[in-house]
Amino acid sequence: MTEAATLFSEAKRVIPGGVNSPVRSFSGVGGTPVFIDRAQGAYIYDSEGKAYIDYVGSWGPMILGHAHPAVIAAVKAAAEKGLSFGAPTEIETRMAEKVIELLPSVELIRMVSSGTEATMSAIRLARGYTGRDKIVKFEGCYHGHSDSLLVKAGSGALTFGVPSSPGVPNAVAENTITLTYNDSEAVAELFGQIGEQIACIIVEPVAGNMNCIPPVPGFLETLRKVCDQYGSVLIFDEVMTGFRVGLQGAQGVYNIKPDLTTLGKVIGGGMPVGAFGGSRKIMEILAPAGPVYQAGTLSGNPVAMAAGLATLELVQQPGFFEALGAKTRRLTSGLQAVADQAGIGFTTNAVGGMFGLFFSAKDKVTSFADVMQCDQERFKRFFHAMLAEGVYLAPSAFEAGFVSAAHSEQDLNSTIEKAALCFKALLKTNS
Ligand SMILES: N[C@H](C=O)CCC(=O)O
Repeated sequence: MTEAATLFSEAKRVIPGGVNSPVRSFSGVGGTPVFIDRAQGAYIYDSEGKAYIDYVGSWGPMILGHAHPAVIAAVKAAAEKGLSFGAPTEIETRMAEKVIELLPSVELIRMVSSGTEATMSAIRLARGYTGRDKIVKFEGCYHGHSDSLLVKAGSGALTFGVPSSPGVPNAVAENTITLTYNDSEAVAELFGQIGEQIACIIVEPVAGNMNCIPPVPGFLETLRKVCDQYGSVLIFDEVMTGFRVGLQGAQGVYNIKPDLTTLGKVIGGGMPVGAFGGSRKIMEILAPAGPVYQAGTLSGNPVAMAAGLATLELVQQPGFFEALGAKTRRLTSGLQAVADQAGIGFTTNAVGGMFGLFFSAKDKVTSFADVMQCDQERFKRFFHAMLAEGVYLAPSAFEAGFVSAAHSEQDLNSTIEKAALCFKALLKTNS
């Protein structure tokens, strides 16, 4: 038995499925998950000391790479002053000021402890603000695991074949209307029928939980237009894309201003953090200023704020996102070239520091249906071949990949060389 197999069987005795979040279990690709001992820069190291070039980055937060010295120093300094007070601290205000400085759509912001809390709170706020119950989301998008949002969801829910989870009451699910991502006509048609009943649209402006699907031209514009027309709230779930695809997130890249934005991942620098913010007139109805209740014992935790603030100060340095985007494109174009040489049907998407890999006969993958038509078996074999070569990709064909500032030219080239070997091996095994 390998050390990972031993650790996994021990974990399964005391943790459901052996993991604290389903996508970590490798059930989407088969086999035993890698157990991580430590990480540094672009590399993670498993329990047996094997190094992997990491393109998961803790599912997005590690944009600077692992254990960045400035982030670790900020965490140490904050921890020495105490771990949590349940009372206001100055650093919460500094964090709020930083996000407001960088995201023009955000006038007020509240910190929470996870992306799930952020989206669930934003939905409640939109419902409280509009006095309406119905919400619109898109199939394959994932906004955390709260009841209203676990309907035709992406990420682990899709990987495990339970996009609409048991345990979500019908009475809750029936207020969630699910449309097709990138289908502007369906959005306009629905709003034409019942627009005045819809509290909000929540969308990943670049979908990152059904692999990585950028919005087609006109899609986000349509969402903005119908929300304006029918008095609904437009929520951009930028938990993944915020400070990841650009300094102003996807809203900056596509130049669309949402009413509310949810954040997480990068703004915590690797610590458990979420946030939701937006226009003053909506945010002001939150308790204690207004009637919509929302709270959290560890919200705005000082150690997490320190990690997040240190991270944001580094990503706002001039040229950061240009360099990150160039690295991501170097990776995807390199992978495409070696796949083409091997004669493998393969295509990629990339936005900022986020990317998607698809074993597809199509040149472009732009929809949930396209993703579902990809060759999942081939992905699984590629995943395991790359893992054996020392490259850690997301263990699911329905998750985006992430490049960090710590990935060097050599890391990217080495990944492409290893992929060339793995693509050839795929053909040899004739799958
Ligand atoms: N796609 C998910 C979040 O972004 C993956 C992380 C998880 O569910 O554990």
